[in-house]
Amino acid sequence: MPDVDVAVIGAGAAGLSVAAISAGLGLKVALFERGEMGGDCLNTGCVPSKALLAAAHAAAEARRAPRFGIRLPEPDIDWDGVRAHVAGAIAAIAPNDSEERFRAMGVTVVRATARFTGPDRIEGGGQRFAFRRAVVAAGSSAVVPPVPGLAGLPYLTNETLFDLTRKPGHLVILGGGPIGLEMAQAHARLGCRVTVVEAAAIAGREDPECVAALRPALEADGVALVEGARVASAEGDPAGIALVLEDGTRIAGTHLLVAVGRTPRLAALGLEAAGIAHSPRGIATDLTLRSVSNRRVWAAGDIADPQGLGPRAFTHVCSQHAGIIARAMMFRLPAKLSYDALPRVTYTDPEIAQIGPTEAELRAAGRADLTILRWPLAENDRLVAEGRAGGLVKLVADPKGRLLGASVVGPGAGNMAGMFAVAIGRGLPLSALAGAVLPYPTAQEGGKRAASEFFAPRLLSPGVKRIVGLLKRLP
Ligand SMILES: Cc1cc2nc3c(=O)[nH]c(=O)nc-3n(C[C@H](O)[C@H](O)[C@H](O)COP(=O)(O)OP(=O)(O)OC[C@H]3O[C@@H](n4cnc5c(N)ncnc54)[C@H](O)[C@@H]3O)c2cc1C
Ligand SMILES: NC(=O)c1ccc[n+]([C@@H]2O[C@H](COP(=O)([O-])OP(=O)(O)OC[C@H]3O[C@@H](n4cnc5c(N)ncnc54)[C@H](O)[C@@H]3O)[C@@H](O)[C@H]2O)c1
Repeated sequence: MPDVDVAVIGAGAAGLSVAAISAGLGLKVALFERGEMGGDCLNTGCVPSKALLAAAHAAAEARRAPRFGIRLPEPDIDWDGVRAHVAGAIAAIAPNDSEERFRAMGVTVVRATARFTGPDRIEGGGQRFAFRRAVVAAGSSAVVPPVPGLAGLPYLTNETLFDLTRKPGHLVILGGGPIGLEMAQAHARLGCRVTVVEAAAIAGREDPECVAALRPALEADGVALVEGARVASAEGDPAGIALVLEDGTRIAGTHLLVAVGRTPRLAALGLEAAGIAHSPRGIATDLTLRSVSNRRVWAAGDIADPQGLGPRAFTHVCSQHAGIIARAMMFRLPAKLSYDALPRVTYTDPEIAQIGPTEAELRAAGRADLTILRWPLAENDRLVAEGRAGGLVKLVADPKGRLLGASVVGPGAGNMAGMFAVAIGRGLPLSALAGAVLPYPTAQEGGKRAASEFFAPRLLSPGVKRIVGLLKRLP
C-alpha cells in the first residue's frame, strides 16, 4: 500500500505546480526540496533578473528623458538600493511558493535531498515513502564549460550573481544567450563596464532580423560584444579574472559570469535505483512526460527531455508540463505535449519575442511554401508618441493564411506574444488577427498590420478593382 499518491522532487515552478494541482484534487502528496522553496525562477532566475532589469531600464529612461524635453542629471546608482529592490521582489512573491502555503494545502513538505531507493520508493531527510506516482522536477543548473583554468577561479553563475554586495567594475560574460544578454544590458545600464564573449553569434536561436535590431541597442548601452570567440583559457588577473582567446586576445574584468546554457540536475536522484532512463539532456519521457522506462514516474520542467522535442527551460513551460501531467497522470485523459505555439521573450530593450518556430526553423524542417509578412514598428503610433518607435513584427504563414510563427523585436514586444500564441495554438487564420478590433494606440496594432499584409495583394488585385468598379455603378 503506497504511503503517498504523488511524490514530487523539487519545489521550483514545475514541482510546485504539480504539487498544488495534485493536492487540490485531494491526492496525498509529499514534496521534497533541498534548497529554497520556489527554485530557480523565484530565487536565482526570472524574478531577480527581471527585477534587476527593471532598475536598469529605469536608469536608461532617465538618461533618455531629454527626448521629452525633460533634462535629468546622470542617474546616481545606489547598488544597495538596487539590491533592496531585487530582494523585495523576491520577498513579495515568496509567500506563493512557501512551505507554509503548501502545508496548508495538505502537502507533506520535506526540506531535504530526495533520492529513489527503488522503482516505487523514495527517501529524503530520513523519511521514506512508497509512492503510487512520482514526478521528478529537480530543474537544471548552469553549464560550466571545460575551459582550462576556469574551474579554479571565482566565476559567477546565476546562483551567485545576485548576491554581489558591490557593483561589478567590469563584468565579463561568457555566453550571449538570454541570460548573458539580459544581464549584460542590466549591468551596463546600472553603470558597469560589460563585455559579452560569445562563441557563435549573440541570441543565436532568435530570428536574425530581430537580432539585427538588438545588437546596436546593446552596443549603444556600452556593451562590448565579442562574437565568434574561441576561449582558450581562463586565468586570474590583477583586475580579477581574465579570458584568453585562441587568437591571443586577453579580456580581463573584475567579474566573470558564466552563462553558456543549462544542465539537468540528475546527480543524487538515485535514478538507477528506480530504473529511470536519462541522458545528459535530462529524463527521457514520452509526450505525456512519462518516463519511458518507469511508468510510475513523470518528469516536469527543465529536467524533462520529451521524445522528439528536447528540454526547454522556461517557467511557463513548467506550468504547461504540470497541465499535461494533470491530464495524463491524474485524469488519465489523452494528452500530448507540443511546442508549436510556445512563446519565449528575451527581456532586453528592445525585447525579442518568438512565438512558435522561427522562419529558419521552419525552412530547416522542409517548409518551402512560406509567406513572410513584415510590419515595421517605426510606424506604430503608440511607440512614436512615446519616442521609442522602432522594431519589427515578422509573421510566417502557410499558403492558406494560417499563422505558423511570429518574431517580434521592439519595446515591450513580449506584450504581443499572448495574441500570437493564441492564434497559433488555436490554428486561427490570419484573418482573425487582421480583422480584430484592437485598441488604439497600442503596439499590438503592429501585429494586426503585419497580418493584414497577407490580404493586401489580394485586395488590391486587378480582379478586385474590376469588381469594385462594377459595383460602384449599382444604385
Ligand atoms: C537567470 C535566469 C533567468 C531566467 N528568466 C526566465 C524568464 O524570464 N522567463 C522564463 O520563462 N524562464 C526564465 N528562466 C528559466 C526558469 O527559471 C526555469 O525554466 C525554471 O525556473 C525551471 O523550473 P524547474 O521547476 O524545472 O526547476 P528549478 O526551479 O530549478 O527547481 C528545481 C528544484 O529542485 C530542487 N532539487 C533538485 N534536486 C533535488 C533533490 N534530489 N531533492 C530535493 N530537491 C531537489 C532544487 O533545489 C530546486 O529548488 C530563467 C533562468 C535563469 C537561470
Ligand atoms: N527571458 C527568458 O525567458 C529567459 C532568460 C534567461 C534564461 N532563460 C532560459 O535559460 C536558458 C539558459 O540560458 P543561457 O543564456 O545560459 O543559455 P543558452 O543556451 O540559451 O545560450 C548560451 C550561449 O552561450 C554560447 N556558448 C556556449 N558555449 C560557449 C563557450 N564555451 N564560449 C562562449 N560562448 C558559448 C552559445 O553559443 C549560446 O549563444 C535559456 O535557454 C532559456 O531557456 C530564459
